[in-house]
Amino acid sequence: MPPKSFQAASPKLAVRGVGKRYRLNGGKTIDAVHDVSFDVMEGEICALLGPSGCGKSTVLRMVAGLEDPSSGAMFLDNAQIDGPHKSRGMVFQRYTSFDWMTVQKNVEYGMKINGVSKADRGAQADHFIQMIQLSKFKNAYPCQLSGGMQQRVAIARTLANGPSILLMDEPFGALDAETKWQMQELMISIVETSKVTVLIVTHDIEEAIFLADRIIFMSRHPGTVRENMVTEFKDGRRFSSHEEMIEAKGFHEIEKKIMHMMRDEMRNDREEALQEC
Ligand SMILES: Nc1ncnc2c1ncn2[C@@H]1O[C@H](COP(=O)(O)OP(=O)(O)OP(=O)(O)O)[C@@H](O)[C@H]1O
Repeated sequence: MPPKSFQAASPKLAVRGVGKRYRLNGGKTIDAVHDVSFDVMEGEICALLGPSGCGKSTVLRMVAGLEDPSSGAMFLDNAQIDGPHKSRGMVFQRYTSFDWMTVQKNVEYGMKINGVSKADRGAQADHFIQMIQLSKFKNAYPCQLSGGMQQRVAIARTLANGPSILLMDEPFGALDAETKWQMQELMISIVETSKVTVLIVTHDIEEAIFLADRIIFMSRHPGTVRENMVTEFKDGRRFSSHEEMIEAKGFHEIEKKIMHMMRDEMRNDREEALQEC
């Protein structure tokens, strides 16, 4: 958990009144998100959670600078976000490593492009490969690794570029349940070691509660912030295992609260669909 002194400071990421309107074929428009505002503090893990189509990925893509907001603005370290930049590292659901490069070369790649010397990038890569617990596989190619291991390489590659914030779009969505737990637990240890700030998109309630210090729950049509929740039941710590979280006082209450909000959103959706019929 980030130290309390950081929490009072200005936010690492500030999202202010952001909206996104897409233009569809035939001139129609769709408001994907509307008036989204939230802060992420330095060292925090913040989860964007909500039903399918509420605009989580749209918000993340705008923070990444891959899309421009139609209204509002976003600031990282007080500087307005305007297009992609290496200060914002992105990890996607599908594995994005280069198949023709070893794990080591994959992790070194961004540093090489940025002109880091061979010796320095070797040492840095070793550090990050150790962090993702793949030292034994540093000379392997991605196709020789499991899905979870490939995703770990993607995380190391991104962190090796020294981002100010790590953006993750359902990074564990394609993994089986057991690997997903392992990855989430490893993610906690990576954040504790690297101190990186994280904004992660998920629709998995348990994942959001396990990983996040702050959960931004979004509602649909158009997507907006329904609730900004600090996971207070964690009492200033992060859990190292799911079992530890499930046994913690307050876990079931927050889980139930979020489940109700999810059901509520789904009900609203069904009612809207019926009205349209
Ligand atoms: N490029 C686009 N053009 C038109 N509409 C889009 C585009 N991208 C997203 N949308 C629409 O914006 C809304 C939000 O989409 P988005 O993918 O951000 O939601 P999400 O919450 O991440 O969904 P999921 O959990 O299913 O991935 C949806 O209605 C979607 O159809």
